[in-house]
Amino acid sequence: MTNTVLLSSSLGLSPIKTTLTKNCDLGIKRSKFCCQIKWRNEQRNIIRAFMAPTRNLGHDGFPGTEFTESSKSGNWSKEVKHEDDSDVLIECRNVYKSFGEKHILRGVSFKIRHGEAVGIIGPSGTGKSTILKIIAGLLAPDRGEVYIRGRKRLGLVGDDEISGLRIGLVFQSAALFDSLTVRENVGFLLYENSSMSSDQISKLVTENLADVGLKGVEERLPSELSGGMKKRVALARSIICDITKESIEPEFACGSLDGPIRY
Ligand SMILES: Nc1ncnc2c1ncn2[C@@H]1O[C@H](COP(=O)(O)OP(=O)(O)OP(=O)(O)O)[C@@H](O)[C@H]1O
Repeated sequence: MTNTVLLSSSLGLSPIKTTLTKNCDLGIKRSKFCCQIKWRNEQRNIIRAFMAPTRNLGHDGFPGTEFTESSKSGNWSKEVKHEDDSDVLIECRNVYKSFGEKHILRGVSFKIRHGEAVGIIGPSGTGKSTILKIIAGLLAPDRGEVYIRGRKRLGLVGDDEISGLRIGLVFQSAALFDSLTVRENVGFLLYENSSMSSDQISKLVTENLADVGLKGVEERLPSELSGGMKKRVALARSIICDITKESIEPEFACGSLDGPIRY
């Protein structure tokens, strides 16, 4: 089961609906102040959003993104006051990241709780993917910390090693292996690192593809798919661990095959 959903999206010229459905291939509806994600027949509101300022990071002198929290009135759920932090899955605490002279993130702090669907929203280049990569352990922050279920993340280590929480990423570019079929792409982790039979993996691959709305494409190569289909395949690959966690060798279970995101 998907516990928490974290999405990143550019705002601006493209409406959220377009950007998110293109990037994530989740069924997303947007009304004036409300985003919804339909995921495995479960309808969820994006209940909180972290907004980056509407300035272009590529310009010199940009001071870096802090991601202020937006909880607009209207259909956005009001922020609930939490009595304790026992349900916090992910916490970014005062995270800084620069690439050379470019200061991308400047003191980003937020908490994501169990069951939440959270959007990270901002113009292109403001560091949305960067913070997601830091959360997933693909990048190290220059300063600050990321905590997964209360335990500090120290670089790229297996999810099981720090928390047992699996983090799946779907990159914007899908990042499929061009020479492998859809079946081999989706089942990659299992073919390489599990004790499951080919038939079992094949069945799981078909089920996961059906979950993202794809049928009968198992033997196709990525070059034979549309852009949206590639994203769905990447999503299927990132969620296959959901139902197979007992079958994967722990040292290979970091799960981040690919960037928006599902936790
Ligand atoms: N590895 C890197 N080396 C140098 N610069 C980088 C690197 N990764 C990201 N950047 C720069 O950091 C800035 C933020 O990039 P990031 O991908 O996080 O933006 P984003 O908000 O996700 O953008 P988009 O909405 O266009 O995907 C950009 O200016 C980008 O060029």
